[in-house]
Amino acid sequence: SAQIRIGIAGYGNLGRGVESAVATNPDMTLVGVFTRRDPATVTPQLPGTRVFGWDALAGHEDEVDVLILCGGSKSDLPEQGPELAARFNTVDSFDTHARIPEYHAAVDAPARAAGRTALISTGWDPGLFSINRVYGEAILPVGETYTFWGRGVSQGHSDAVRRVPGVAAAVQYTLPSADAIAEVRSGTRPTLTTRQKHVRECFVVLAEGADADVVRKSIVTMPDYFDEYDTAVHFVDADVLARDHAGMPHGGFVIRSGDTGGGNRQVVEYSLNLGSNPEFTASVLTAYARAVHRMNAAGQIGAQTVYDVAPGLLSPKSAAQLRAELL
Ligand SMILES: NC(=O)C1=CN([C@@H]2O[C@H](COP(=O)(O)OP(=O)(O)OC[C@H]3O[C@@H](n4cnc5c(N)ncnc54)[C@H](OP(=O)(O)O)[C@@H]3O)[C@@H](O)[C@H]2O)C=CC1
Ligand SMILES: N[C@@H](C[C@H]1CC(C(=O)O)=NO1)C(=O)O
Repeated sequence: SAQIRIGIAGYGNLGRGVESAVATNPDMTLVGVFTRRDPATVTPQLPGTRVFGWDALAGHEDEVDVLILCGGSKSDLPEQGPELAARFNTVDSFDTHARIPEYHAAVDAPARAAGRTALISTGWDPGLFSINRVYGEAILPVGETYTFWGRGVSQGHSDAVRRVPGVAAAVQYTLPSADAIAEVRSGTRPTLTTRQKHVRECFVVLAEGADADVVRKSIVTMPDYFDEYDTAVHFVDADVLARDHAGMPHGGFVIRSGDTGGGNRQVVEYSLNLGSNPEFTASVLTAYARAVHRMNAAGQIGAQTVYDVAPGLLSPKSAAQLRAELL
């Protein structure tokens, strides 16, 4: 069957990850990257990748089967998601958890009106971790669910810090509490507050003339990102950030600890160990682009979440092949 034609909207860590992920999927082809910057200043990582300006999106509606939105959740996607869902089938990784219901509604109306399919908030959290939380709670209704991340680089939090006035560059690490993890693993099913589970650590390069105290306060009080955590902010020079904080490893796990009807303790765990958070997330987005292409052809339009996607739709294998693998 014809290849799935992919577009990339926004060319940062995630956009570069999708560029390489599409190349590893033989049923897909990359139409190009669309950036808000001057395309002449943006060098693609793969030879042959075409780079267009944002305005070129208009006119590509019939060239792109699925547009993968790689903008930042803090301030790009709230604007780009609804705008682009009116014109393309889209996939995004919107991860400002507290605002997902509002974002779903904002994307659903334009997508539905245009007969398009918009899969929001996929990746790993939200995304694969969300799916495993639902599996755990549905299968073990009597129990507790715990999610831990890191130690690693949160791209959403790093993007959010980069948007703070006075910040020239930044990286945010998430560190899980070893004590909290030990308690959960001991099976005591503790009640833990957000603050008890993780701390956050930022490395920030100040912009010329910026006030460090003002920047630090903007970060640590930021709603939906930092205000519920203990957060450390370290100011470093640009060369130190580039030397010591260029990697983007991450990972974590979801645990469901519960009791079945006969009183037996059951523990379900799903974990990730990521050498590159953006490349992994991009691989998830790309697999979901295959599902969105199929869902739209089947008339499943409007905003969708990972809970609405049958797992088989992610696979390049036919339903018959998948059935054969079940045996
Ligand atoms: N659900 C999940 O599990 C996950 C979700 N995410 C989400 O992905 C989002 C994007 O992450 P990430 O790709 O790391 O963000 P980046 O900061 O790398 O990119 C965000 C946007 O910034 C612009 N940009 C990138 N590089 C530059 C540059 N050098 N100069 C100017 N502008 C630039 C790009 O837009 P343009 O090309 O138009 O200029 C890009 O789309 C995060 O905000 C997070 O919310 C990430 C990981 C996991
Ligand atoms: N959305 C996260 C993916 C995971 C990582 C995370 C965190 O460290 O707070 N929360 O969810 C990201 O942008 O990296």
